[in-house]
Amino acid sequence: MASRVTFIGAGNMASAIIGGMIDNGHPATAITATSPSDAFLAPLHERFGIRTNTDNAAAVRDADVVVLAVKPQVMRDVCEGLRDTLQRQRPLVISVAAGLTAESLQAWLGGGLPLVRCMPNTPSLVGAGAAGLYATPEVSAEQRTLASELLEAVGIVEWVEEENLLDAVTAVSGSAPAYFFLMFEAMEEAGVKLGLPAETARRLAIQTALGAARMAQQSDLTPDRLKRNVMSPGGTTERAIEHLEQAGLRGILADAMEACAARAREMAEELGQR
Ligand SMILES: NC(=O)C1=CN([C@@H]2O[C@H](COP(=O)(O)OP(=O)(O)OC[C@H]3O[C@@H](n4cnc5c(N)ncnc54)[C@H](O)[C@@H]3O)[C@@H](O)[C@H]2O)C=CC1
Ligand SMILES: O=C(O)[C@@H]1CCC=N1
Repeated sequence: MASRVTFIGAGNMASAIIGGMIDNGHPATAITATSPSDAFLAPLHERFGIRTNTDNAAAVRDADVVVLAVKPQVMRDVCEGLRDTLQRQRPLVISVAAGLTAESLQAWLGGGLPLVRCMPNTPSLVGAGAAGLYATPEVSAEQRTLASELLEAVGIVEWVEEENLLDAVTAVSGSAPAYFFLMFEAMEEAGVKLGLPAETARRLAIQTALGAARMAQQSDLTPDRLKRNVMSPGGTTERAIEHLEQAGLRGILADAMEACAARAREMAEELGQR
């Protein structure tokens, strides 16, 4: 029987994972999502046919897995509201919140629960997610497998054995879809400046990113080799790449990713156990 999964929070990240799970064959009746307002829940029920509930504690009562998918700022209240039910029920708890440490989450939940911290990303919606997972010592081998299966239904999974590496995962994949969306915007704008209709530039840029990602995934060649295969000596690509390197693209990305990870650490301190 499919595991019963309850999502606390029905926003961008929860709906991306739910959409991916449904596409992958997880029965809609085994998925519940909660939110204080029906405004978030009605579209999810209509789109996916899942169960919905505005009462968090009632929604976790028969769950095998509870995914905490609310904003970090409201996580403490949500956990404290679920504490008694979860301590009785003892399902596998998966938090997808950026920053918040297992120590804080366990303190708010009453301690000792099997808890996985997960950093997913929104391409889970189309089955192309990338998630980093960290298990606390309370998580059994079976529950680790259950967490892997749940996230593998919507993309790839990488386990990290040190919790603080999840901040690096946030920089490399959790936040990273937004870096690529920014690239699409910028390439479309530049394509328009070069004379293309906006729609044409957008479609070409997005398809090219998809093609490059698929090639990099399927090829034995390194990204550097694949890049060089596009660069004819004295040609157009060489000129563009020289420009990107001289303008410091690598350093800009490294700084942005360091800022991303630093913000995750900062959020853990701002919002953590008090
Ligand atoms: N959006 C993204 O790309 C990613 C988000 N995350 C994490 O996912 C979590 C959720 O982020 P988003 O989905 O983007 O936020 P969102 O704002 O789209 O969704 C949050 C949801 O929580 C609900 N909510 C608020 N208070 C609640 C309560 N007391 N009980 C139940 N539900 C409540 C809201 O109604 C909403 O449905 C955050 O902790 C974030 O760090 C992690 C990876 C990627
Ligand atoms: O921006 C954020 O804080 C969340 C976490 C990773 C992606 N979105």
